[in-house]
Amino acid sequence: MAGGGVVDGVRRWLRRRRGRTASAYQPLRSSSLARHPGGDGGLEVVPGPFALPAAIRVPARNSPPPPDAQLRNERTSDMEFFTEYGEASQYQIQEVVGKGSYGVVAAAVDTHTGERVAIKKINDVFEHVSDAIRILREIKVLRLLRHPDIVVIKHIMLPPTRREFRDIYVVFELMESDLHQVIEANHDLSPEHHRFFLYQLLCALKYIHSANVFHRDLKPKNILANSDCKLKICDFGLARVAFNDSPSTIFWTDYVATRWYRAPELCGSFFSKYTPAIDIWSIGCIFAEILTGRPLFPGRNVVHQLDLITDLLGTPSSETLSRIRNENARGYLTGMQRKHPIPFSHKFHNADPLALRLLERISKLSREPSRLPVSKFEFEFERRKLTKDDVREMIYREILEYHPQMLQEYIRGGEQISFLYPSGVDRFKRQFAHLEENYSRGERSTPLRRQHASLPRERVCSSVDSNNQDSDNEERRAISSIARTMISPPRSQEKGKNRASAYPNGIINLNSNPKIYLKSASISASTCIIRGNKGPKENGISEDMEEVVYELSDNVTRMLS
Ligand SMILES: Nc1ncnc2c1ncn2[C@@H]1O[C@H](COP(=O)(O)OP(=O)(O)OP(=O)(O)O)[C@@H](O)[C@H]1O
Repeated sequence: MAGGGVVDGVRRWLRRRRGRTASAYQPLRSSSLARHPGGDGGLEVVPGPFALPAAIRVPARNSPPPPDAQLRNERTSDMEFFTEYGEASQYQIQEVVGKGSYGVVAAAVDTHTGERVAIKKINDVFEHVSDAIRILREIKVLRLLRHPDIVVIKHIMLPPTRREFRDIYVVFELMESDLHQVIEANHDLSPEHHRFFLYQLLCALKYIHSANVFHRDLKPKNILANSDCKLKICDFGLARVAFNDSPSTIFWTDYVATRWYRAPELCGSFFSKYTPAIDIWSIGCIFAEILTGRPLFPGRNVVHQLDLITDLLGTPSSETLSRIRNENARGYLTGMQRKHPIPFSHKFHNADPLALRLLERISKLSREPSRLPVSKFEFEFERRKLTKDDVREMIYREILEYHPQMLQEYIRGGEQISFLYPSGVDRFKRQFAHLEENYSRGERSTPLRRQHASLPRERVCSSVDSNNQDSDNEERRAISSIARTMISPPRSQEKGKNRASAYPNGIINLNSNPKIYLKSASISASTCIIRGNKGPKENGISEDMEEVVYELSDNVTRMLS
C-alpha cells in the first residue's frame, strides 16, 4: 500500500549521496536495520544502506528525589513476598519519564535481565468505553506489529482480578526521548541525520501499511528517539485496520489526530473513503520539520490549516475539487483565491535537492506494496457495540498473551487462575503515585486531560483476502480469541463449565436474546476452529467460516442497534 516505493527512493538517494561523500560516512555501528521481523514471525533481510550518523542530543529527564523510606520498606517487603512468583518483583520503578492523556510513563529496571524498560500506567481504563477500546486497539496492534522501528510491548502486568480491574500497566522497551524534543534540541542535524530518520520512518510505515493498518496520528511526539538516532513509532491508539480492498465508509466525525500533520482530506471529511496516503502526508510534514526545525503547517484551526497547505502546494485542481463530498469543504476551496504551488527549493533553501525531490514525491500513492495483512478477526470488535465488560474481557485476554501459562488455563476454561499468580499491580500503584507527585512538582504540570478517543465506526463490505496464507496461524489464534473473549459467556453458564460445550455442535437458538446470539456465534466459530484441523487448509480456517462469522456479526449488530 504505502511506503515501499518511497523506501526504495530513499535507498537510491542514500546510495547516490554515499557515492559523493564516501569519506563522511563512518563504518556501520549497528546491524539492527539489517533484519526486520516479518509479520509471520520470520525475518526479512533489509539492506542497511548507510552508516549511522553522529549521535544526537536528547534532553535530560528530570529525576525526582528517591522514594521515601516508607516506600523503600514497602518495596523490600513486597519483593520478598512476591519473589516466589516472579511477576511483581520483576520491575523496579525509577522515575517518571513522560505523561500523556492516557497514562504516566515511568522508567524501570527489569530485575531479571537488568534491562531498562518503560512502564505505562493507564488509570481507570474503563471509565469511558471509547478510551478502553482505544487501549485495546493499541495493545492489539502493537502485539501484531513487530518491527525494529515500532516500539515493542514487552509485557503487560497481570491485573489482580479478571472482572473488576481498572488500571493496566504496559511494559515497553525504554527510549530516551521523542522526535519532537530531538528536533527542538538539535539545530545542527546533518543530511545524514535527515536521511537516517526518514529511512527508519518509511521502513516502519511500509511495514504498518503492508499489514493493512493505518496509524492515523503520526507526529514527532509519537516517534520515540534515542541518542544513537534510533527512532520508533509509538501511540497506535487511533490506528485502524483496513479490512479489505472494497469500499469502506469511515465516519471521522470525532477524529482527533493532531491537526498540523493531518492530510487535507481529513480537514473536513472530503471523501467517504481514505487511503494510507493520510500517513504518508504526516511523514512528509514530519520530514519537512526535521529539515527545517519548524512545523510545516502549524494551522490554528482547520480552515487555517487548509490555507497554509494551499499556500505552499497551490489550490486543488477542479478535478480534485469535484471529488470532495463535503459541501462546506468544497465550497471553501472553490471560493479560495487561486494559488500556485511554491517550488520546494524556495521554501526549503538549504535542503539537499534530492531530499526535496523525495518530499515532493511523498504524496504519491502509487508505490504501495502490500503483504501480510493483520487478521481481520483480531479487529472484529471494531464492528460491534461493546459494553465495558466486553472490552474488559478482551483487554484481559490480550494481557494473557504475556502470561502464556495462564492463557492456557484460560483457554481450558479455568476461572480461579489468579490465585496462583498474585499481581504486582497494587505495589506499582503506590510507587507510581509517589513518583507522579514528585514529577508534577518538578514540572509544575497539571495532569493532562484525556481527549476522548476518536471512535469512528467503520462499515466494511467483507471480502476474503487471497494473499493471507502466511497469516493462517494468526487467523486461527484470532478467531479462537474472539470465541473466548469477544463477549463473555452468559453468567449462568460461566461457572465450572467448558464454554464451548454450552453450545453443543455450535447450534444457535435464533429466538434467544440477541446478545446471547452474538455469544453463540463466537463460540460456534471457536468450536469449528478447534476441530477445524481436518479441514482443507491444514492449519487454517476456511474462508466460508470467515464469512459465516461476519454474517453472524452483522446480523447481531443490526439486532442490537
Ligand atoms: N517506551 C517509551 N520510552 C520512553 N518514553 C516513553 C515511552 N513511551 C512513552 N514515553 C513518553 O511518555 C509520553 C506519553 O506516552 P504516550 O504518548 O504513549 O501516552 P498517551 O497517554 O497515549 O499520550 P497521548 O496523550 O499523546 O495520547 C511520551 O510522549 C513519551 O515522552
